[in-house]
Amino acid sequence: MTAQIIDGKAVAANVRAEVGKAVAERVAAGKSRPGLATVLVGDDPASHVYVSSKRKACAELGIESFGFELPADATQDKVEGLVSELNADPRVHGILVQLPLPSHLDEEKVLRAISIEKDVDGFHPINIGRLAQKGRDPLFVPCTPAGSLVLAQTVIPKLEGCNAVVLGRSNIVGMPVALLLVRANATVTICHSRTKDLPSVVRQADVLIAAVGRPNMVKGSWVKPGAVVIDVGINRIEDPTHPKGSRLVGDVDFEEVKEVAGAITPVPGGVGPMTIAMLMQNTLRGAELSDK
Ligand SMILES: Nc1nc(=O)c2c([nH]1)NC[C@@H]1CN(c3ccc(C(=O)N[C@@H](CCC(=O)O)C(=O)O)cc3)C=[N+]21
Repeated sequence: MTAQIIDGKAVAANVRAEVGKAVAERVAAGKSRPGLATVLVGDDPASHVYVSSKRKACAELGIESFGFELPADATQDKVEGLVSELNADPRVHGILVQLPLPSHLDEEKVLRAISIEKDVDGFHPINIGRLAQKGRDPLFVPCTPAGSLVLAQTVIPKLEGCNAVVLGRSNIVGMPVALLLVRANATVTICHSRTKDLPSVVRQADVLIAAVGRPNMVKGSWVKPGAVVIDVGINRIEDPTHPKGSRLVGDVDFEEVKEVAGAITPVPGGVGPMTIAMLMQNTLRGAELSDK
């Protein structure tokens, strides 16, 4: 039996349609049009592609977008100065500083400079701190983790009591997705490069979130039959048989795992489109927060 393929594009399209409708309604009611500012430092080609697809999504939904590009050698003061201006700009309800930043910049300090009311990535230490605490709520939840949970919940609406395994402990995916799973009352195991007997730990998962950035790492023999597998990896690998000479693969060996899992997200067309949809939802939320 082969797994159900979770269609991230379709789920994302539904979220986007809802956001677009809410944007039109609020503008018709005389409220502010939501606005997203993107800040890109340096000239990483992949980052350019991501930022432009975010701005394209904004345009489709009636969200204003403001793009800022700084040179790769921009100083800490320059980046923080731009963030301060955006904090003060009433047309901007969300600020996204594309990561990773060039290594000479202090990432935590830049993220801390973003007003928490405009932190649509949810990476401000206060928003992350609240995510980690019982009885507290962040103003924004990080987009890729939130989108990963939405996709898992299309198959298992109530994650309560299930065994969730997170492969990876990054600030932008592994750790926040683990915190979200705990908040959903799952029993959560976080695995990483020092985990002993990784395959046997991964095999405990009813829900597996793979976010390590290693192409095709998770094999069919690692997966419990019927598990829900969410593949967050976006890895470009060389493939001479492909027109571009390369193609995208996830952290999961899709061909093997689809024969074992109950449901699986593809790459591309899984978590990636959801990340952008959740960013649109967060930007709408930023505008709503500014109404009060
Ligand atoms: N502050 C910040 N916030 C982010 O959310 C953020 C970031 N920095 N840095 C980089 C990562 C990466 N990321 C992706 C978003 C969409 C796709 C996406 O839509 N992928 C398509 C394929 C795109 C393609 O074909 O290249 C898919 O999976 O179907 C991928 C990756 C957001 N990130």
